[in-house]
Amino acid sequence: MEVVQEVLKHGSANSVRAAIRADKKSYSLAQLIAASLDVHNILCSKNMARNGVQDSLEENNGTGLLHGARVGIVAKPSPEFVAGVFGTWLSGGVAVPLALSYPEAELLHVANDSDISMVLSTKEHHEIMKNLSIKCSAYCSLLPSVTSIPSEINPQEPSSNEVTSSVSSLITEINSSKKIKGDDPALILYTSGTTGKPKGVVHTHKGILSQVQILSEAWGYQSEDQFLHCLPLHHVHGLFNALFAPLYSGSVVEFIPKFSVSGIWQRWQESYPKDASKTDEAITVFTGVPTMYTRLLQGYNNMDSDQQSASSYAAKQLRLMMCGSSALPSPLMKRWEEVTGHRLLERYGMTEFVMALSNPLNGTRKEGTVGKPLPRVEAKIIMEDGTETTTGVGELCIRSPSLFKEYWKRPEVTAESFIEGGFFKTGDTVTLDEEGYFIILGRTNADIMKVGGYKLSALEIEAVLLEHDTVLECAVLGLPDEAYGEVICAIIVPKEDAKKMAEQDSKPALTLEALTSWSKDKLAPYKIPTRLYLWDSLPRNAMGKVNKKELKKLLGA
Ligand SMILES: Nc1ncnc2c1ncn2[C@@H]1O[C@H](COP(=O)(O)OP(=O)(O)OP(=O)(O)O)[C@@H](O)[C@H]1O
Repeated sequence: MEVVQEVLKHGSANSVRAAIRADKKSYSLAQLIAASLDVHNILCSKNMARNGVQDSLEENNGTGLLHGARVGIVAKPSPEFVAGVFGTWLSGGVAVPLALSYPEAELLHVANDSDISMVLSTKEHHEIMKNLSIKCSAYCSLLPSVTSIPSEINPQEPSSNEVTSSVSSLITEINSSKKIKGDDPALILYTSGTTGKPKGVVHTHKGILSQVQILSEAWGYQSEDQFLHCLPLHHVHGLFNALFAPLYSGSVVEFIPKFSVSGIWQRWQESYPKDASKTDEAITVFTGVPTMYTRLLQGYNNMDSDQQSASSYAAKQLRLMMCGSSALPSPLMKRWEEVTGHRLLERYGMTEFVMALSNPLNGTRKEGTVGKPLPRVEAKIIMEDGTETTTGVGELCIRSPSLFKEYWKRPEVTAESFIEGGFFKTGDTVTLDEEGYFIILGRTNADIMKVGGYKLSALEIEAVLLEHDTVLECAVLGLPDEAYGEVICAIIVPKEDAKKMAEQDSKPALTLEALTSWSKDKLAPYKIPTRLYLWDSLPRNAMGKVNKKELKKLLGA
């Protein structure tokens, strides 16, 4: 709620300025707020309660609030999506962003698991969502379109002052009646399911506010910033780092419909033409996952030298470039810095607490690390025997004002996920370097391999293999073995030129023998992969992550 309130404040101060850009149109904060009010009216209308099939909506009882009813939101990254979330919050509902990429079975799992009462969707998804709503006994409505900033003022439209004051009085009324409390659920996000069936992670209004404040403070988000946004909105990276926190800080968010290598380079070049001018709509911040930076570099390699120099020049002008969601390989970080001058700011986060550790905005950004705890976040490492360590290896545990409230309808799992003092067990194995920077060794149950008595980090081995000239991408995992417990298997995607050369010579791009001999002075003998697969690509989810549990099943079979 406070995020909406803050957006409202920025909106009142500067109602005509764009807050969001999408599909070559601009949307002001006032327009966003007006659309949120429309969503609120849809959700809380009596008509809606009468037509609605769910108790929670009927319990509305004329209070104008949904009392925590779950509202599924289905829209591509757009102002309509934002208005859907804000309108749900203004109505006392809990927003559940639904992934556009999910197959129906997974959508149904999320919709049923979260007991969705209502689905709000844009036109392009409405037919599918109507069918889904019937199956999960929910009501379905269209998200109202948000009007864009017109070239001329339309007298029919309510003035921005009228709209902001309507929302302002609604918020004052809600606040004074204490109908929505900070501890109330506001958002349910589903985990990607790389470690089990997707679970609903419940975030509260208070937790969301804390997180956006932490990020704005740590990374210096400001109203002059303009974010280029190309991430999905059902994960914390796209939702908090690149949308809620920027809007809270009064920044502009420009959505590009789909990640496109040429689109991104072009957008940076348009922002900063080489004649040293800068457009009003110049992008200043970019945040992405490692695979995006890999692809952007591939695109860069394919440019002619003029294009390369224009691209490098433009990228250098941005204020900040960040990376996370999975490990950023050192060669990628180094090459990106050579090309753009940006030392990527790597940070670590998770659905359950959003962001917790980060390399600094000002200060040394150390490769292979995810930095230190963000403001007001506490982190400790707990070893297998339950004791804390500052020098050894163990499970990362996090306490933060942005910690989730619970796993939806899973009280036992929630209880098991915390240790004394309210620290959340991340399931990630970590250690500290000599300066207290955290190093992520990987998911304990997917990236930590047990090979002949050694516990090995797949991420550490991947980082080394990525230095090989032939290797474009790789995933290392442990496969069951009678003698050793597990053996190290590397799946490697060779670089295009290496593949072409190998095809010409009718040879594989890389052999296990060649990899072993190359690895000898880089890895201890027990860390060298003993199985090798050459693939054309790695299967990745919407956040660019490889599901190693699935890969193990596939290769084990
Ligand atoms: N900078 C980073 N370096 C290495 N790993 C990271 C980094 N940032 C995030 N991660 C990984 O991503 C995980 C959090 O992602 P998310 O919450 O989407 O969970 P998931 O593992 O993908 O899915 P699930 O919770 O369903 O298993 C972290 O626990 C960590 O393993």
